Amino acid sequence: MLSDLVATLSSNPYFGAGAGLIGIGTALAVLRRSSQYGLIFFRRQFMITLEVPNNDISYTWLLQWISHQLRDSSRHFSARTTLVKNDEPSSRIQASYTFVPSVGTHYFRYKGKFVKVERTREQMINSGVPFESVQLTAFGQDRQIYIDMLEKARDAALLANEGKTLVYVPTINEWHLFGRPRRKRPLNSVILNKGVLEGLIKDVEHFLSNPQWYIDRGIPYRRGYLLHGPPGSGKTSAIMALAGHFDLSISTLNLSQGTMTDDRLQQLLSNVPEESIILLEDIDAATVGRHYEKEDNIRYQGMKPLTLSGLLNALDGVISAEGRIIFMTTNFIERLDPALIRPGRVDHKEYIGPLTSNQVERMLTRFYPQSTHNEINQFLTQIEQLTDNYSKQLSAAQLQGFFMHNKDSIKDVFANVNQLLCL
Ligand SMILES: Nc1ncnc2c1ncn2[C@@H]1O[C@H](COP(=O)(O)OP(=O)(O)OP(=O)(O)O)[C@@H](O)[C@H]1O
Repeated sequence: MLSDLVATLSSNPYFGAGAGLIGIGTALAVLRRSSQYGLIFFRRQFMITLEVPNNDISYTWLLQWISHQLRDSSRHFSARTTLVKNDEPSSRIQASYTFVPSVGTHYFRYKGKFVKVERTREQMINSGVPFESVQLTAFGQDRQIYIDMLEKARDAALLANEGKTLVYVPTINEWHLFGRPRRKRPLNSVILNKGVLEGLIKDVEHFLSNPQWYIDRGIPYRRGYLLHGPPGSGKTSAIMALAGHFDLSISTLNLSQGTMTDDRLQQLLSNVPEESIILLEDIDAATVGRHYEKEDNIRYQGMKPLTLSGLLNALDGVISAEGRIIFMTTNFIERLDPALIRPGRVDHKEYIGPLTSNQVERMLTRFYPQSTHNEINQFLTQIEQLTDNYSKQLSAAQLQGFFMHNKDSIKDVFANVNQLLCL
């Protein structure tokens, strides 16, 4: 019965052709599938891959190192432009360019092996910040090749950053390098009241060189500083100079901006880059005068903005083996909750106030090294009269601005001194 049916169908020319086509199609599909499995098997057995996402601290270093490896073999790069201004008041903003491998596939040879580089980028729907990663693939099974590359990339970055301060800023829940590394701010370029900067240096030095003291007493190895005082008095500048002096980077968060929530702050403070000072600017804005408004619902995507208890929890969670230094700044210490600045959270408070005559003198001689004794005295008298007449105080930022307007000659300083408090 069945053999009759088979004989009938096979003698039918239409059916025979169809079966042939189906057979070829099936064979091709099997071949394709098995070659895919074969490729996967081959990659798993004989190749080793490494993916580095852009939220990893080595991502930038690695990209730069790869672009160096590709300099002769690839012609497809992306440009990274950064505007750089060093801390000298008179310096101009300059653009600086670096080339990194473009999105796509590249190849280079490393220690006799071919390495495939695949750089990808995906647009994140919520944040607007693209997610990027770079994947390296090489023959072999020894992961040492990647450890080697990462270390080379880090060493090259450290060498390039010698004498510079790195500044990290957050994007969503991760930290990213902000602009190009800046030239270290020299300590003597920050002119504070006598002994203030020296006291801070001594305190940080003592903290960094005595981890055992904290371990022996079971105290979290961290130290909190609060610099408070009017705008433009040098709080941020002092912290930049300290970071440069101790060879630390700065991870900075402005709590008065953006969309900070308890969870986000907790997450950010728990993954601050190593050997970095945490700088929380305008700490008073974190919790003061916050009214939860309708539009906040959209801005914070349904999450509650930062609360005082969220801030305290996040600060208490900041622990690190090599010691964490947290600097907070505010123009309004009176607005801070006592819990925020109690010892353990803030161990060292410093008032950075308006200019004293000693500071004015040091700033004048820094800008006009040729100024005579008489000129210095004359200027100090004029400043005293001006501030008395207008019942105003003078900030270092104001004086710096005034000197920059009159940088060619000290004669201009005396001619225009009445404009000083207008700046
Ligand atoms: N004491 C100072 N010595 C030298 N330069 C200073 C001093 N204070 C301010 N400046 C200059 O003024 C500008 C602003 O200073 P800075 O940002 O450090 O002030 P701040 O106290 O942190 O201000 P704010 O409270 O508004 O954040 C910088 O260009 C800095 O170089």
